[in-house]
Amino acid sequence: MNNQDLKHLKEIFVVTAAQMRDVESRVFAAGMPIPALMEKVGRLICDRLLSMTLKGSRVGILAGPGHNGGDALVVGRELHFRGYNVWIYQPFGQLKELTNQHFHYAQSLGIPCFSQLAELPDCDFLIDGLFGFGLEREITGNIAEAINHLNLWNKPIFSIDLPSGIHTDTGAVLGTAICASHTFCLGLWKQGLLQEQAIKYAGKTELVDFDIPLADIQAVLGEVPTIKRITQSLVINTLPLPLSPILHKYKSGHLLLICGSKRYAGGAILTGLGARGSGIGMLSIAVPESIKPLLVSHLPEALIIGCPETNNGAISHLQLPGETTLNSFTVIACGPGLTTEVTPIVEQVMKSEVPLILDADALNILAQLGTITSLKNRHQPTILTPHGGEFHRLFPEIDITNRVKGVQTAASQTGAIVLLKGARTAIANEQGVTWVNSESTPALARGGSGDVLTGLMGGILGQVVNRQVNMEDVVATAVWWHSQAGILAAKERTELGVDAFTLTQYLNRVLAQIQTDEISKWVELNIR
Ligand SMILES: NC(=O)C1=CN([C@@H]2O[C@H](COP(=O)(O)OP(=O)(O)OC[C@H]3O[C@@H](n4cnc5c(N)ncnc54)[C@H](O)[C@@H]3O)[C@@H](O)[C@H]2O)[C@H](O)CC1
Ligand SMILES: [K+]
Repeated sequence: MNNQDLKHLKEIFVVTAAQMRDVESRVFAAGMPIPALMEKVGRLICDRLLSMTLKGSRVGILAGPGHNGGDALVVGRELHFRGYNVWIYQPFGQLKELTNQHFHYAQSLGIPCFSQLAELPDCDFLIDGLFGFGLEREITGNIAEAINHLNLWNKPIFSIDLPSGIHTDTGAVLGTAICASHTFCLGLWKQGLLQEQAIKYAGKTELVDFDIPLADIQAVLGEVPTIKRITQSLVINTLPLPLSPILHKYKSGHLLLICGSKRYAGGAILTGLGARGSGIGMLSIAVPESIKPLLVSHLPEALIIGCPETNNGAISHLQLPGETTLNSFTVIACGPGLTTEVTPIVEQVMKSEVPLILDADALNILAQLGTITSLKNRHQPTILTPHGGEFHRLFPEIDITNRVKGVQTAASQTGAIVLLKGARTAIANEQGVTWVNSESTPALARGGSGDVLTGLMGGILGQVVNRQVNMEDVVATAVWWHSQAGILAAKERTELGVDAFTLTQYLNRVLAQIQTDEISKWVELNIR
């Protein structure tokens, strides 16, 4: 594996504090000296800082008692040698030995050190090395006060490894926490940084790779890690590209969407447009008869199936054309805009023998039915895509403070692939294998964006279902594609310019943006 591939692979792994300690112990046991590693990490951070356009030359180093503090002191020393005005705030009576050595050396160089925050001069930016993955209890007393005070300074704060105060595994705030503008996560992604509660503290996050051997990572996390961060390199082989040169439209999947009502016609259009963005070969959309003309005008390429409707304009029962049955389709996605009147339809699709995505109202109906564990009886995969509220209705007893644990529990109870939508969408399968999406945008927190995801996911699934792919990888691919479209649209149009319809127009642009070398890699891997 070349260096670039190894770097990409490392972006996928996610660790807890205990796992990071195990990985680190292996590296040290193999002979890497601890001081050498600290020096290396400190210099990598320093180089990264120097590569950024930093405003001002007055730097405050916040040094804690452990090795996170040691890292910060190395960064401070290096910035001092590069002409920055460095000041150190170090309020602890006792330091770990190595950290203590760096502290004394910094003092010997004439770098001013202060134990009281009030003495620390005004700085242009701060380096936070108070606590890393060794934080084990709530921060209290003068340290908590100092953190609260520093947060009010409104200066850029660069946190080393984690924002001090954030729990490495759960992302919870232990007492109080630094509000970083940027976090340099060291070596491997810490689970806490991928939890929603940490987002507003971590700022922009990036991984600083310090060359941990892959064998040590895999010895602790396994060859295929249980928790994976969704990255482009993880999903690239699941995208429906390249198309086979001898493709026939019926070989490219036939997706059935069951969605919409007179009241929520827009949901059906957006789901259809999401599916269109996936490039699916054949698309059928079952809607109430009265909104069929509307759907035809938006999606002329789709086969719109007008169904008998209730007095309120919801589908009363499915009326598929000719000999067609639910099992004639490659995939079914059911839910957006249906209303909660369509209980028999949800019961019917659950009995189908094809992969099934249940979203929105289909989830609410499932919650009302109280038969969620019956999903285990399905012979084909089921994917549930709730947001927080729908998740709570489906699984009232599962706590999602730790969202990773929450989806894992839900998936193991139902046998379904559960996708919990949010700023850090988490996906788990029955075996507990979990994906977290860490690149997203608040621009997607907008009505209709979920409908687009459902259509897109159905469309991808329809095309790749016959390939040797894991269903869960397909779900992760849809989430990645959807959020990348949101990011791209927000970049060009601001976060306010990403309505759900606009989002559908950016789906294809995400693919077009992927580097040419990646495309040639697909070709290599996908010629079949
Ligand atoms: N992972 C690696 O390979 C590398 C890690 N480095 C850095 O080291 C830290 C982890 O260092 P460690 O010394 O284990 O922990 P911390 O620096 O986070 O601090 C532990 C220190 O703090 C005390 N403590 C814990 N909680 C509290 C509290 N609430 N209040 C006061 N004091 C507290 C605890 O007793 C310890 O003394 C990692 O994050 C990296 O930044 C490397 O340098 C490079 C390799
Ligand atoms: K820190």
